[in-house]
Amino acid sequence: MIAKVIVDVPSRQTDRPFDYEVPPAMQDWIEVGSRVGVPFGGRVLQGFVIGFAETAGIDAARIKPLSELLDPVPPLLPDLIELAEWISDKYCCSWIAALQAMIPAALKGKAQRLISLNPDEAEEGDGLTSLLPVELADWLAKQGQAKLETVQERFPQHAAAVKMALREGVLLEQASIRDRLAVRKVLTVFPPHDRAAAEEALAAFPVRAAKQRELLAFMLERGEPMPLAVMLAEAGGSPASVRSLVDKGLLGLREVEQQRDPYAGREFRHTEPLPLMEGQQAVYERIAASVSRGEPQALLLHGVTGSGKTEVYLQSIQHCLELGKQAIVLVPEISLTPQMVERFKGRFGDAVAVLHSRLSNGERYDEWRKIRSRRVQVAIGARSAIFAPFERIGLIIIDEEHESSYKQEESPKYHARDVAVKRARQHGAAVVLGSATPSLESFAAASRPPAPGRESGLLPMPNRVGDRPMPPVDVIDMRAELLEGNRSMFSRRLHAALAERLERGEQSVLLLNRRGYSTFVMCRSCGYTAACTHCDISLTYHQKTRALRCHYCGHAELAPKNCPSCESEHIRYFGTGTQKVEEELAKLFPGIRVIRMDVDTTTEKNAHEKLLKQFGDREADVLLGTQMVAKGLDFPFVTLVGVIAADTSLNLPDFRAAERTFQLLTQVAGRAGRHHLPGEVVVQTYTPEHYAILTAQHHDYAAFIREELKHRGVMGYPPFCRLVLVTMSHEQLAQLSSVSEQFASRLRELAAAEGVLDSLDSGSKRALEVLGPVSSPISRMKDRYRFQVVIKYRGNIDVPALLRKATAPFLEGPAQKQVLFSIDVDPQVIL
Ligand SMILES: Nc1ncnc2c1ncn2[C@@H]1O[C@H](COP(=O)(O)OP(=O)(O)OP(=O)(O)O)[C@@H](O)[C@H]1O
Ligand SMILES: [Zn+2]
Ligand SMILES: [Zn+2]
Repeated sequence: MIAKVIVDVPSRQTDRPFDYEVPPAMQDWIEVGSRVGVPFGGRVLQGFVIGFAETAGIDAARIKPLSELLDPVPPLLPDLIELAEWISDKYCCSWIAALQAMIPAALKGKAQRLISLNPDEAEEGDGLTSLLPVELADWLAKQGQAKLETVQERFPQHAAAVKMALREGVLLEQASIRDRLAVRKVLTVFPPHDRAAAEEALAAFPVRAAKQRELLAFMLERGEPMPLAVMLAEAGGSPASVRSLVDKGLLGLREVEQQRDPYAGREFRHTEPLPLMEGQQAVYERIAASVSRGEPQALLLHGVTGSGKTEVYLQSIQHCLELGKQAIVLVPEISLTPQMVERFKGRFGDAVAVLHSRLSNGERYDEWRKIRSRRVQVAIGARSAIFAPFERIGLIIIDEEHESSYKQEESPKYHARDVAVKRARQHGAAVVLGSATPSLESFAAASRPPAPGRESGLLPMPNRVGDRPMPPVDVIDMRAELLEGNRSMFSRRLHAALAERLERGEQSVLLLNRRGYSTFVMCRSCGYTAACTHCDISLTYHQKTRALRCHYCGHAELAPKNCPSCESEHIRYFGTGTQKVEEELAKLFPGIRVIRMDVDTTTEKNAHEKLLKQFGDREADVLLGTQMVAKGLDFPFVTLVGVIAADTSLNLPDFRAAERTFQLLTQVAGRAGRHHLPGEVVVQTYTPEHYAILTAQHHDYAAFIREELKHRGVMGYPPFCRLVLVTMSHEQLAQLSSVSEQFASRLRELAAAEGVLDSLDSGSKRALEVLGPVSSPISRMKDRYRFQVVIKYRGNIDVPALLRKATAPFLEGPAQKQVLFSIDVDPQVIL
């Protein structure tokens, strides 16, 4: 039997299955999806079995056997193996990158070398003594096997001897894959099997073994297993006395697996389904019907903020579970707040696994295993939870589907929304995309006329729960404020509104719209900004260490006291601004209680959670923050939302700038007046006439879409076409420039040969344009220059195939000479 294995080597040449023989002993265990160790180029590497064959594709004599099978139950399922191939094809990444993205970090095995004495040599004896120092030989004999690293650490003086012994075969070397993290095991004491016998023994114990006697009596009384450490702490005594009781067969002692549960000890109040509102009911029925049919279908739930989307999700999942199927819920990392977790745990209790990046690798691994071993039926998590190893998925929900964080920025550069649709096709599952501000792409797709006999995939919920009104939005022109002599960062309107809230004991949310780099250093005399010497990007200031750090390459230096360019002392650190707002608030409203939420205050684990809890418990008057405060929060006493500057995100060089601004304003405005108290919103801006701001003011998604679609159409951007960004990098500018020119013209030739090279304005159904090469917006990173080519296309064109052909000639030759190609299909940002 031959196994086809994708091996963990990140190179284009090896991005294909390799054949290995399956040793007879493994044959009953191995499956598609198994993780194996394989000999590869003199080492043992990790790989994944993607299929089997009767005979090998190459000369049978050259086939090597698999070295080891790493898990009794394969971590991946056949549908995920198929999905990995699809991802590698669609997003132009290696298979191994796609496969690695699907398993928890704990399973990303690490090769290790084990050293042991050669038993044949040991018998003869003389080989050992002549070659190996006695202390090392004795130690190894006792250990049986030891890691090479440990030997090196313990016996640094014997390096030469070890090497010689290995060469002479006195020592044996074995490579093996070790998981980065194992299941956590706890040494546990078990009470006597045979109670009667134990009681008899207890009576007969000799006096001098008083401690053993005491421990046995203690365990007899307890009658249930307990961790050794706990037992010793409670009953006193030593491990030795436990050990003798175990040797006498009176107690048991075994390692027991312990689950790392990030939510251990937390009570989630159980909730019952709420009677649905009319709008919710209609949408719920459509989703439930789709789940019942068991055919793949994508639905867009367009529900305004506060329309009760979460309750619809919960009841749809309930329906899915009743059919014996499983559900995946994706939420943006940033809104995976305790509130969200609570809602799901409260309804489904232990049937829920939670996967997010703030978990430790161990906690993540254990949550993942709950899914794999069918102990839970619902997985909720950020982007990568789309790979939850469920076997019968009935429903996939993507909340806040417009969020750009669903696209992974590093390889594999997949979009969780598209992967969800593919996975739903494999399982016959329904995909529900939910948002108050759907992305243009999703909205355009759902608005297409449905196939005959099919219903539209667009599910609207235009009203808030209980028909609460949307909060009125006041747009304040900050230019006018300045003209009238108000130089403060607060308009008179926002100032008055805040004062009112303080008086009434209600709460406010303040958003400082700021994207990108939190803090940078600028000289106010000459305009010098501190930039990384390896990358073409400003350095970020870290207050704690007083260091300037590069976001891309990690380069760090001490912050200068004088300007390196003009020696002026007027060199300043420009913060996120939240700190400044906080100071200003304290000045204007003495005694005001502010919770600041930004990158600086949320670095610690659970900080986010703690701050929100404080705010929810009304320990503060104002929640002030960046984008983090805009999403998903549902606090009944928030009646005012203020946006300090709406324009920042509008001015970014990004074709989605208007869309992002509209989404952000709509989302944050939606935090106000969600319960009985009415809310209001104040938006400060320098461009009050911009359609993104005007339409957000009137909660008018349809008007925004109309306007934005016009712009996209004129400029030739998605959803009217699709984009692929190819970034090339090299240390030498000349080399890069010439290769990128060659690449672009080769790409044009290939497209022309396919008959698709055409202007997008041409009106033809299939058209592809190649723009560039030009220098990337970040023109240098980690000492490598960067050029980019943007491909715009429309219609059914196999662009990944074109790209594979176009890049092929540049991937040969020695690696250091090669220009690196990085391909981003459907990029979120063009940087
Ligand atoms: N059928 C219902 N009856 C009573 N209250 C409900 C019902 N459905 C939802 N709610 C309540 O309405 C509030 C808003 O619901 P939810 O947070 O789900 O809105 P949402 O649509 O997700 O909004 P956003 O997009 O702003 O997050 C919540 O407090 C929720 O408990
Ligand atoms: Zn200067
Ligand atoms: Zn750098």
